Amino acid sequence: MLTISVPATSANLGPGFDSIGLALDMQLTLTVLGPSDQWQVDHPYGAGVPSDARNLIIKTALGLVPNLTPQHVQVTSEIPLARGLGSSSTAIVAGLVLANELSGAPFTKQELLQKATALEGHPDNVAPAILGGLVVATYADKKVRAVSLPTPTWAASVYVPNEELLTSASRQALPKQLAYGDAIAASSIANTLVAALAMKDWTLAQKLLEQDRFHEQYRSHLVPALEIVRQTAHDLGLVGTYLSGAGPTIVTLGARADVEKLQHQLRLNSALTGQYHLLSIDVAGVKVHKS
Ligand SMILES: Nc1ncnc2c1ncn2[C@@H]1O[C@H](COP(=O)(O)OP(=O)(O)O)[C@@H](O)[C@H]1O
Ligand SMILES: N[C@@H](CCOP(=O)(O)O)C(=O)O
Repeated sequence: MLTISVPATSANLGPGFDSIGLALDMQLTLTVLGPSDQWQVDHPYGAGVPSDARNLIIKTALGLVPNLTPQHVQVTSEIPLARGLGSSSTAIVAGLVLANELSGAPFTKQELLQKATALEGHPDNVAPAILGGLVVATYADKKVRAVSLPTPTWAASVYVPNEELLTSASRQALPKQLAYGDAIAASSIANTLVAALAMKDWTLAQKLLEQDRFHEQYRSHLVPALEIVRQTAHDLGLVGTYLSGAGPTIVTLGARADVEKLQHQLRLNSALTGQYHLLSIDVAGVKVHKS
């Protein structure tokens, strides 16, 4: 039996728009049950998500290797759709790895990363989903270059609002251009965040997670909970809150005891009726198990 598991990912980490992402220990697991007349996907997402060859996982697999024998597959996942935890990337990575495994593994991890990024359009979810941990990546000139950084000593407080927000819709809220001075300020903050993460200066990194100038200000009207969570953390003396991916999920990174304290406080707020998770960082990335 073939089993593939892919972690959720939290992209951007504030200023690292479209280029920094962190894998979190919340998994999509795909099990191949065996050959079938037609592709069949048993999944927990309801009628809105196709259960046949139109399913994103299978479409992606067939896009890589068109002549695969149809299979009956089972998908289990705790990763909510369209909430900023990289569900589409988990589906794309699962599909690519499924096709690779069913066809004798002709593709390298780097080739799969290149394909996954081309499909997703940006590397900040697919790169940590494939490689695990904390990854900085660029997709300039359609070539992915990804660098894994040391794994932070953090846990993640994850607050998932009830409302879906498609990444495509959230990207429409972004400006088409940034003034030159603003772009310099925004990239200097992002560069310094990467340096702090590389040097394991977690305290400075936590401050910089909140200094984004690329996207949060344009999306905050779509996610009113961002300011509530951030302010609650500040009231406890904690920094490190950002909009996860395109939102609406809000992540706070910090020492486990601190993010536990934050979640306890957030749960007391009747305005925050969404779901809560306390997650560790996933260091492995996509995993394949054959038995
Ligand atoms: N496991 C899955 N199987 C099929 N389709 C999926 C799966 N996960 C995500 N998708 C598709 O991706 C969409 C969400 O993608 P996106 O808007 O990028 O949000 P997210 O932030 O969760 O990645 C879903 O509405 C669905 O169409
Ligand atoms: N950099 C992208 C990340 C989207 O992540 P997702 O988890 O919301 O799909 C963006 O901010 O648009």
